[in-house]
Amino acid sequence: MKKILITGSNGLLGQKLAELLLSRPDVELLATSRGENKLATLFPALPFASMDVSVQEQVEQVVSEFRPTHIIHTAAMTNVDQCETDRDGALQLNYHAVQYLVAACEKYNVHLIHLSTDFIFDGENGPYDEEAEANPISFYGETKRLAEEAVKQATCKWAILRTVLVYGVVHDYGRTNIVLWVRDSLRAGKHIKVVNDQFRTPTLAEDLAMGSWLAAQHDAEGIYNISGKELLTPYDMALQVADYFDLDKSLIEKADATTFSQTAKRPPRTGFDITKAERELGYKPHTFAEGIRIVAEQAEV
Ligand SMILES: NC(=O)C1=CN([C@@H]2O[C@H](COP(=O)(O)OP(=O)(O)OC[C@H]3O[C@@H](n4cnc5c(N)ncnc54)[C@H](OP(=O)(O)O)[C@@H]3O)[C@@H](O)[C@H]2O)C=CC1
Ligand SMILES: Cc1cn([C@H]2C[C@H](O)[C@@H](COP(=O)(O)OP(=O)(O)O[C@H]3O[C@@H](C)C(=O)[C@@H](O)[C@H]3O)O2)c(=O)[nH]c1=O
Repeated sequence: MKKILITGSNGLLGQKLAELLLSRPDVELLATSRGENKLATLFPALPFASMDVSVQEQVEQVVSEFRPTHIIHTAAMTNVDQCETDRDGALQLNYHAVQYLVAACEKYNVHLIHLSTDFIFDGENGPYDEEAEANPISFYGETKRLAEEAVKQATCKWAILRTVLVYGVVHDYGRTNIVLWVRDSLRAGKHIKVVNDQFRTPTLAEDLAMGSWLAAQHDAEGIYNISGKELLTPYDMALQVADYFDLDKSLIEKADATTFSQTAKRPPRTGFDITKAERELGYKPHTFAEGIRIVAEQAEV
C-alpha cells in the first residue's frame, strides 16, 4: 500500500492526479492544497487537508499526521510573468516551500516526487535529455532551478519529474489552456497572434499524472523527463486545434519574439527527449492530436 500526499490538488496536475489515484485500491490518498478543496463536489470521497506549502508549520503538521510513503509535489507559482514581478512570492512558493517539504521528507522518511520544468533551460539547443545543464532565463526558471538543487541534496529518496507546456481541462479554475484558448478565440471570430519560434513538447495533464503515478509506483529515483513526444510550435498546435474543430485558420497570425512579447523571456527551443521514462517507467504519452480530442470531449461535457 502506498500512502500518497499530493500538494496543489486544486491545480491542473493536482486535479488529474486526484482523479487517477482516488480509485486505486493500492493507494491511500491525501489531497492537499492552499485553502478550500475545489474538488469537494466533483469527488466527495476525496480525502483532503488544507496545507499551505509555504508555511513550514503546516507542512510539518500535515506530513507528521498523515505519514505518507510518497509526496507528489505539484504546488507552485506557475504564472511565469507573475514570478518576474512578484519575486519574493515566487521564491517563497517555488523554492523555500520545497526546502520545507525536503525537511519533512527527511524527518519522516518520505519519498519526494518533485515537479519541475523545461524553463530551467535557456532554450538555445533543445530538445533536452535528463543530463542537460540548467541555465534559466526567467525568474520562474531560476526558482525552479533552486528547487531542484534543494531536492538533489535531500537525504530522503527523491525523483524530479520535468515537464513542458501542460494542457488540460480543470474544474473551477480560472486558467485556460492553449487548446481551449485557441478554440474559443477562433469560435468567437477573434484574430490571434501565435508564436512559431518557440519549440515545445506539449504535455496532456492526464499523461503527466500517469507519469507521476508511474514514478511513485516504481519508487523511481533521479531525474525523468515526463512530457509529450512531439516537438511542436504553438503555431503548429493552433493549426491542429483549428483543423480538429473545423475553424477558420486565417484568423491565426504567425508571431515571433519580435512581434509577441511577454513580461518574462521564454526559452525558444525546449522540448524533452522522453526515452528514459519510456524505457524505465513504461511511460507512454498521447499524441497532441489525441490530446486535443480528449480535451474537446471533456470541455463539451
Ligand atoms: N502548467 C505547465 O505548463 C507546467 C507546469 N510545470 C510544473 O508542474 C507543476 C504543476 O503545474 P500546474 O498543475 O500547471 O500548476 P497550477 O498552477 O495549475 O496548480 C498549482 C496549484 O498549487 C496551488 N498552490 C498555490 N500556492 C500554494 C500554496 N502556498 N500551498 C499549497 N498549494 C498552493 C494552487 O492553488 P490555488 O488554486 O489556491 O491557486 C494551484 O491549485 C508545477 O510545479 C509547475 O511548475 C512544469 C512545466 C509546465
Ligand atoms: C497568450 C499567448 C500564448 N502564446 C503561446 C506562448 C506559449 O508558448 C504558449 C502558452 O502561453 P503561456 O504564456 O501560457 O505559456 P508559458 O507561460 O510560456 O507556459 C509555461 O508555463 C510554465 C508553468 C512552464 O513550466 C513552462 O513549461 C511553460 O508551459 O502559447 C501565443 O503564441 N500567443 C498568445 O497570445
